[in-house]
Amino acid sequence: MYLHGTMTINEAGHLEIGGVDTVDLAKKYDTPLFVYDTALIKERARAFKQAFEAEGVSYQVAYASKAFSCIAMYQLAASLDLSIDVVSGGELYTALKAGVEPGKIHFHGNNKSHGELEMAIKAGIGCIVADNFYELELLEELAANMEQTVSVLLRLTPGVEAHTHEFIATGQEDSKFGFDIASGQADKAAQIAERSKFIDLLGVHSHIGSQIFETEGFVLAIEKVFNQLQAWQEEFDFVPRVLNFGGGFGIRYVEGDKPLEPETYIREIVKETKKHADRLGLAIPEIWIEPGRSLVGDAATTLYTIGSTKDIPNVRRYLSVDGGMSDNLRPALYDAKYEGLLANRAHDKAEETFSVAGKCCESGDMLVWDMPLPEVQHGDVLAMFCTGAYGYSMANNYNRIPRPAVVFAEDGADQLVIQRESYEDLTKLDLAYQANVKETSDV
Ligand SMILES: Cc1ncc(COP(=O)(O)O)c(C=O)c1O
Ligand SMILES: N[C@@H](CCCC[NH3+])C(=O)O
Repeated sequence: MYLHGTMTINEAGHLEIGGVDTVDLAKKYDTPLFVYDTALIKERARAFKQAFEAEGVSYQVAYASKAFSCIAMYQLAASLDLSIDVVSGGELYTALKAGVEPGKIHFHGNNKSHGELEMAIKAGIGCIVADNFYELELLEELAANMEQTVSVLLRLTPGVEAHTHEFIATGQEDSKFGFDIASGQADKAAQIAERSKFIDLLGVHSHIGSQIFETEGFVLAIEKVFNQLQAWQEEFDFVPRVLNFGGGFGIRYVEGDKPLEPETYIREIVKETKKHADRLGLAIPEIWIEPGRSLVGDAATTLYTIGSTKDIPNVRRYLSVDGGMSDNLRPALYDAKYEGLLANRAHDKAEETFSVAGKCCESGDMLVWDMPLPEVQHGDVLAMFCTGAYGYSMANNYNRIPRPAVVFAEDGADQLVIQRESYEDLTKLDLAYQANVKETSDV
């Protein structure tokens, strides 16, 4: 049984998170419910920051907010002195609304629109991570019109294949993200940025993928980035002030997953950066990272109520929960694996195996194919672990299922940070059908 963070089992045999009984939470807020162990998020943020401090280098740890974005999460991240990485106007808007200092926001994305870039420049955000030539054109035009200088990192595609699911690997040459180093795109982008009066090229960015359990990929990417920097040093005396090596640090979802400690990733990244900077005679630039999953992934647990069950003799025992691919797309999208337990009978021995089905009208809506559990009853509360990253943030309204509520739990207290969507919310953007639309539009 993988109890982690502040999880314990209380005298009633109930799972507790942050000192709060999850069965009580399920009653109070209904299910499905995301419960975040905020003490664990704080511990992870501290571990990344302390690892940099131990190395004595300048750094920024930017929370990759695509992993879980909401006002309270941005406020929590800001209180931990994290910078924020956003990838859309919506994330940027939410971060600003949460009161994040604009200078601490970095803007990513492979197709930022004119409107999004304008919004970012107007807000005075800290840095735009330019991804492609069209974006450089837009930036140049916008910054010139607004007579403002924009700080930019160029996103480089280092040609490194991280050992992870192919849909979440991003550093390989054949990727929609970034300027490819091997084909000379990165070189051309640097020339454009250097020539521009309005672009202040701070440095470069690379991100090799997500859910990575080793440091080799980072080591290789750093080497490729520095080879590129060496060329720019020779061509136009370029001195990077910032190097951003992205996120991707893995977490344990299931037995057998073996993530490294934050300090191991950071020690290696700093060591390689120092080595190559020395080789080129450069001062060590500020090092930035962008963890998403490793800050929030194992901090959340989803509580579901078990409804119908179906036994097919000698084949499989299904149990259905009141959520599914509408609140966790990862099993359907990446064949992601999860563990869990019965929150209301956490001490009961897991002697049976169940297949946990979601409630969407889709055979592929299976959350876990083989979960060891005790004999289940309707109304039991199933706790599924490690759903904090890319769970709520990829939640959707397939089958018009309202998105769950989210609570933070710490020190025996819980707070609602995202309300459960209501049926009314689901229809609030809908407009009535007009039978006589032609007549109306002709007037
Ligand atoms: C550019 C960039 N930075 C950071 C992240 C965060 O990754 P993770 O959640 O794996 O740390 C991602 C997602 O893969 C990304 O694309
Ligand atoms: N959504 C993915 C990760 C994508 C990372 C963003 N580039 C996941 O759940 O694992």
